[in-house]
Amino acid sequence: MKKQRPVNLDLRTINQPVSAIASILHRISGVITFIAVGILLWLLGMSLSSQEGFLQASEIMTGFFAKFILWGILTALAYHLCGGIRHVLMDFGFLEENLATGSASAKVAIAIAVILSILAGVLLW
Ligand code: HEM
Repeated sequence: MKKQRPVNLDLRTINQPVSAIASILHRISGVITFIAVGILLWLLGMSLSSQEGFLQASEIMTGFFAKFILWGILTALAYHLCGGIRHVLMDFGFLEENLATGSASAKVAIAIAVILSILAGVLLW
């Protein structure tokens, strides 16, 4: 066996196809959504604890940093939902499993998520 085989494990130098980027984003957005569940439940618990708790939760959510975090959560959720629906459509055979359809559906999922993210920003600010 050749000792010096062409091996390239440096992901930064590999030109990733859009479907690979969509897949990585789906995993990242899933992890962010998972962490977000904890943050949102904590906030919900505080807001339901008492009148003071509700005012405290409202006060927290008026800050720019808190709104930015919430915007990030909504963006991750929007992408995870779009990517998830793409996966479900592929799994049920509604989308062909070839390179052209995979690339096109990945672009559509990313584009819809970007639009939803902008809408979330408009809603928050
Ligand atoms: C609280 C809400 C959710 C959380 C925390 C969550 C989290 C995750 C995580 C961590 C993964 C694993 C990603 C990976 O290993 O690559 C995943 C996969 C997946 N999620 Fe979600 N998810 C949520 C909601 C949803 C929703 C609403 C959909 C509906 C469209 C969805 C569809 C999927 C699909 C289809 C996969 C599998 C993707 C694959 O096969 O690579 N998820 N989710």
